[in-house]
Formats: sequence, structure tokens, C-alpha cells
Amino acid sequence: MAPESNTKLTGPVVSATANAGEKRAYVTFLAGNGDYVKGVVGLAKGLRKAESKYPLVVAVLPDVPEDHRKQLVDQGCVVKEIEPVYPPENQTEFAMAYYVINYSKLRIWKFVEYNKMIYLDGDIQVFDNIDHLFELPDGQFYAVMDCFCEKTWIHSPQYKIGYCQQCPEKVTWPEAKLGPKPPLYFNAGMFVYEPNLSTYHNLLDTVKVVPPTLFAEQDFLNMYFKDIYKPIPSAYNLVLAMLWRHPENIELDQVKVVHYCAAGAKPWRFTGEEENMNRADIKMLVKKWWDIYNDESLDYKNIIGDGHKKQEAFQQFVEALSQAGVLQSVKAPSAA
Ligand SMILES: O=c1ccn([C@@H]2O[C@H](COP(=O)(O)OP(=O)(O)O)[C@@H](O)[C@H]2O)c(=O)[nH]1
Ligand SMILES: OC[C@H]1O[C@H](O[C@@H]2[C@@H](O)[C@H](O)[C@@H](O)[C@H](O)[C@@H]2O)[C@H](O)[C@@H](O)[C@H]1O
Ligand SMILES: [Mn+2]
Repeated sequence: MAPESNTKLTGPVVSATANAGEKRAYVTFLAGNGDYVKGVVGLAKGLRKAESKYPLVVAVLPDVPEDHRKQLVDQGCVVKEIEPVYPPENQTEFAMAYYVINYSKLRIWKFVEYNKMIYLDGDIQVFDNIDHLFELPDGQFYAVMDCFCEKTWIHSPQYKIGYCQQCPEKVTWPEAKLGPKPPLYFNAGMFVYEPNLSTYHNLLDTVKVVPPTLFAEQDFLNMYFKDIYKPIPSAYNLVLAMLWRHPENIELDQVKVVHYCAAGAKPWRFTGEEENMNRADIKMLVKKWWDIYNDESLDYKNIIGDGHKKQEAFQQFVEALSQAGVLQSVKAPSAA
């Protein structure tokens, strides 16, 4: 039984041509000097294989070393350094201790040189083109509904009563005991949003006064955007636990985006030893990730020939002139 919200994309999602003035990009977040850089390199190559028209911006914390940044630039990424965002001091134990750094994701709301962005965690891979999501109507926050059944949720009221929004008919939310049923809740590993300076400043002001909770910035973003959150199909962010928790809600051959967030699922450190990691579908998805990561034909240096370099330099020149107001934005020549 599909979850109660309509998660089908309705209406004219794909327009004939993107508006020439639109500035769009994918964006991810990288912290530390560890192995998540492999996730981001894999994501950059996956977007290229899916023939996305838009660049990948990487918001890096100051602790990301120079050689990791160079790897990303060499893969055609736009690297932008951001300052960390810390939640208020608190006694809350996050579901994972390292979640405290994930509040820094909030900095991506200040990338107003873009008017629409798709955020993707570094442990996500895009296997099919999803550029059409940029055509979704403005003014909403689009993301995929999460699942509450994994042990990471063990301290949550949902887990304690066996409630999950993916199967709301299984356990009815006990309103008399726990108050109104919580609003639909998204996984913050992937979302479509519009950078905006006043939203950015309000996010940072609000985070200072909201007590942190189990899922850190994911809980915070769900609270902040609950009135404009619009669920999109799980094909756009397959939270791996769905494969064993709610297989009835998944059509694996329709999945476009895979989120390797289950314990033990990060492809670049995969051992297959953790619970559920010996499943054939998990091993297939991890191999698919490695096939892209190891595909040298997808390396940026092998994609851009001299011609591309000249074209890119010309486009950057025209962009600079139009931003300086010397040139109106250059319109694509009419087909006629
Ligand atoms: O040491 C770290 C931990 C996290 N991240 C970034 O923060 C995101 C969220 O963390 P993670 O994906 O591990 O959370 P999960 O989705 O597994 O809960 C990652 O995808 C990375 O983009 C990072 O760069 N370095
Ligand atoms: O900082 C909180 C994180 O919360 C989310 O991860 C969780 C969530 O998906 C649970 O539902 C799963 O059970 C769990 O495995 C997974 O780690 C986001 O993916 C991540 O980007 C980040 O916001
Ligand atoms: Mn993730």
C-alpha cells in the first residue's frame, strides 16, 4: 500500500526549454579529511553519466584538505568553502554522533547565484537523469518521505510504537496518548529548494533557539519547511532500508537515485558484513556505484577536449560581460 501522500509527480514537470535566465546546479556537502570525498567524486561522475546539464557545487568545510578539493575541481565541481553551523549546546544524543556537523548544510541557502538547486548527500548516486526536477513549481520544498523502522530511530516515539508513515495503516497513531499525528517527514539526503538570503538568515537565527533532536538538521529542516513540504516519489531518493522495511513501496527498476545511508552501505567502505548487507540487491547497487567510480571515461579530464575548453572559456567571458551589465543575457538562437 503506497503511503498516504500523493508521491506521483503531477502536472507539466518537463518544459520544452529551461528559461534562459535560470541558474541551476546540484549541490552536495563535504566535511573532514576522510573518505566521503570518494562519495562526492562518484556523485560528480554519476551526474555526468546521467548527462545532467547542470554543474555540481560542493560546499566544503574548512577541514577539507587541499588535495581533496583539487580532486573535486579536477572532476569539474564548483568548490565553495562554507563555515560550520553548530546547534545550541544541549544534552541531546544524536542518532549518530557525527550528525552535529550536518547542520552546516544550512549554508547552502546562501548560494543565491543560483535560483534553484538540488541538494544531494555525498553518499548518494544518480543513475538516471533527474534534471526535470528543476522544472517543479517554485515556492515548495520537494523531498522523499523517510522511514522510521531502522534501529537508528530506536529512541523515537514512532519506533517505540511501531509507527511508520510508509505504512500508516499498520499502526494507527495514538492521538489521545501522543497528540496529533506528526506531519509527513522527509529524508534530508536529497531535496529540491530555492536559495534565498532571507530564508538563509532566518534558518540560522531559528537554529540557535531550537533544541537539537535525534536527527539533527534533518529534524530541523522538517520542522522549518513542514508547511511547504511536497513529497516526491521514492525513485528520487531510495533510502536503502526501504528494500527490507517496505519492499511493497519500491519498484527497484524505476529507481533513479540511490541513497547509501543504511548502516554498512557506504560503497567506498563496503564489507558486506553488517545486517542486510549480504542481500543481492544491495550488492548489485554497490557494484553499480563502483562501476561509475572506476569508469575513467567519466573523468572530467577525458570529457573536455580543446573545443570544450574554448567553448567553456567563451561562455564564462559572456557570463562575466552579462553580469557586468555590458551584455543583455545572451539568448539561445531561435530555432526558426
Ligand atoms: O564525515 C562526514 C560525514 C558526513 N559528510 C556529509 O554529510 C552527509 C550526511 O551524512 P551521511 O550521509 O553519512 O548521513 P546518513 O544519510 O547516512 O544519515 C554525507 O552524505 C556527506 O555529504 C561528510 O562530508 N563527511
Ligand atoms: O543528520 C541526520 C541525517 O539524517 C538522515 O539519515 C538518516 C535517515 O535517513 C534515517 O531515516 C535512516 O534510518 C538513517 O540510516 C540515516 O542515517 C539523512 O539521510 C542525512 O542526510 C542526515 O540528514
Ligand atoms: Mn546520506
